[in-house]
Amino acid sequence: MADSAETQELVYLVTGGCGFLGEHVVRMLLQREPRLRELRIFDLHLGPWLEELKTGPVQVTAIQGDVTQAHEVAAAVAGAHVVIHTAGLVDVFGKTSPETIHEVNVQGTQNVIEACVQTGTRFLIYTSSMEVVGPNTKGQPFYRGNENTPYEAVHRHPYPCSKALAEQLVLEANGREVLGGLPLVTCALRPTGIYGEGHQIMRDFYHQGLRLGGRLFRAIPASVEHGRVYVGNVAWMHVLVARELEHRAALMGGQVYFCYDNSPYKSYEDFNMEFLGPCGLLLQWLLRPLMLYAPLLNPYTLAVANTTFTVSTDKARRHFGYEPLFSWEESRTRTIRWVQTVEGSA
Ligand SMILES: NC(=O)C1=CN([C@@H]2O[C@H](COP(=O)(O)OP(=O)(O)OC[C@H]3O[C@@H](n4cnc5c(N)ncnc54)[C@H](O)[C@@H]3O)[C@@H](O)[C@H]2O)C=CC1
Ligand SMILES: CC(C)CCC[C@@H](C)[C@H]1CC[C@H]2[C@@H]3[C@H](O)CC4=CC(=O)CC[C@]4(C)[C@H]3CC[C@]12C
Repeated sequence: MADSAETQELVYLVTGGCGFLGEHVVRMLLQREPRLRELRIFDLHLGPWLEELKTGPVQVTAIQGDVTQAHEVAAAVAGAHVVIHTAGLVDVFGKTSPETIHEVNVQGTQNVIEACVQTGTRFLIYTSSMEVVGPNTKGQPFYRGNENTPYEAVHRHPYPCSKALAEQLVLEANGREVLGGLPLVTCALRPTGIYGEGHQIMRDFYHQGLRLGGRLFRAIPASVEHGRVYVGNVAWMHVLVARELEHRAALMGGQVYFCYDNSPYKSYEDFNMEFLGPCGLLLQWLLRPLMLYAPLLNPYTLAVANTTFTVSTDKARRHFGYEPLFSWEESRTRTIRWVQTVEGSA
């Protein structure tokens, strides 16, 4: 793959390339992967912003498709050197049926794996989630844990169940023979809660704060720490893994990596206030604040929100030289600037 390192020879496919994370991965690849010849972006819903990318030196191919349709996936994968599979249904609010979540997240991932095997694509990077580990149904804290920290991973909600099953499929596929006889090399990245430009829940909190006259109300104990990671650093980790997977196949193949950076350990709401505060919102106490957040709350989201889950690891640095591309200050500034551009800003 990398013999003629200076030439533009590689074809990458990003599934879910029009989502929150996917768009950042796409833009990061165009900026930071000089060997790219063609970038295929596969998504159920294509964004209009793709048009502006089509005028650059890399061939950008937008493919409207569904990961649950094996033939559509195989057609998109054929001829790609690397697949970055970020597509998924991120629904923890009960809007989608458990069957659909399973079909997209698990069967969709199986379709991607089979497409790699059938068409001869050797490198597959899967966007997993911290949710495959926890928080678990017992609400046990995971405090600054790493990839080897023992933890009882017990899931019941369709989203973490589907992410855990899909991750397992991806890791088990490592080493399978692909068309042409070479082995498939896979790995899984597990972001904690991602934030940054394009983050829908942050946008919703901001709008709610504006509607409430510039106030948000604390609903979760400030002592509960949430792992958060900036979207630009998550995208950068994907790009680095894709670049290093061939040369470090024996070390990285079949491995999982938490996505981390230097974002501070804080409670969910105090962390959000790092961005919403400078945009004019105040966080206040209220006697019964949960009423205000009813659409976001169910037994699962309440349990996640009320359980400490933070990571502290250097596995990605040791295995493939990852260092966050964006400092905390830069991640914060970029996110604040984005919130300020959100419609309805004060
Ligand atoms: N947002 C977060 O905090 C975290 C997200 N993740 C994972 O990162 C990945 C990306 O998540 P986000 O960008 O936040 O979500 P998102 O919803 O913004 O992006 C997902 C993309 O997948 C596409 N998609 C959904 N169903 C599809 C289908 N059947 N066929 C083709 N494309 C389909 C959507 O159209 C969307 O563009 C997901 O796999 C998610 O599980 C992991 C950890 C944290
Ligand atoms: C003030 C309210 C009561 C706060 C409710 C917040 C919750 C909706 C969110 C708190 C933690 C979030 C989850 C966490 O960031 C980990 C996640 C990882 C993923 O892979 C998908 C999203 C999520 C489950 C995320 C969802 C929203 C929260 C539960």
